[in-house]
Amino acid sequence: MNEPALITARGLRKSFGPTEALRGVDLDVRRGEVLAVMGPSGSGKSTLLHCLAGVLVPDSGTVEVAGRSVSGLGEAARSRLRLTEFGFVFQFGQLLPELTAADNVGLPLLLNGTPRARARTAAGAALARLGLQDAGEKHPTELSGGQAQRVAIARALITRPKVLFADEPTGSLDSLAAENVLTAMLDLVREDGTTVVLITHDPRTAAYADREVIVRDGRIGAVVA
Ligand SMILES: Nc1ncnc2c1ncn2[C@@H]1O[C@H](COP(=O)(O)OP(=O)(O)OP(=O)(O)O)[C@@H](O)[C@H]1O
Repeated sequence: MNEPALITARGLRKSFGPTEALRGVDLDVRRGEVLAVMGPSGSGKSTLLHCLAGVLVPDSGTVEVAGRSVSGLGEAARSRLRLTEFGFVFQFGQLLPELTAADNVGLPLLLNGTPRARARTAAGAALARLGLQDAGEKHPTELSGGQAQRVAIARALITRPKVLFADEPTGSLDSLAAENVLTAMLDLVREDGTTVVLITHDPRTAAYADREVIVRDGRIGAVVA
């Protein structure tokens, strides 16, 4: 018998004013799967990711993660869920410039109530897993683009989230740096068994995923196994 999906979305619809960003999306994401979400600009990829991750509430339809409703929760409970169960990586501007790399990485643990010393030790270990053991005391402006994305990945994974939501995580990097950062990220998530929803425009990035879905006009247009 098939294992139930970790993420189950049914009938998702979301409009912004007159714009129908999602027009009835059904999607299952299996536990431990790396799913690439592709599709043209404006097709609804980020809106889908935000609905799956409890950042946005769909106008109708449901999202469940591990059998628990996400779409039915209030703002405070969704915020808590995002902090404890999910990790996020975006294309740009996600590190706090006034904090060192190590403090950026340890921040989710501090917000979870972890004591400062333990958060610092964990941040050092998380940076080391991404080959950044010497960068902990640097500030974001002192890091290359690829290093900054690795720091963001370390921060997203430090809570050992069930799901990593990544929106064009290597979209700001040149192709060599992008490939290095992507493979480093995927090595870690595969080691930890983390489920990944990865938005990308780049077919070479999508080729690293276990499966691809294509979003067109707010619907899932094609599934490539
Ligand atoms: N907060 C918002 N307010 C108004 N319109 C929005 C908002 N967010 C998204 N949209 C609109 O919804 C549609 C889908 O946007 P979305 O960002 O989900 O697409 P996308 O596929 O992720 O695009 P891109 O690849 O360019 O990031 C677009 O027409 C967009 O302009």
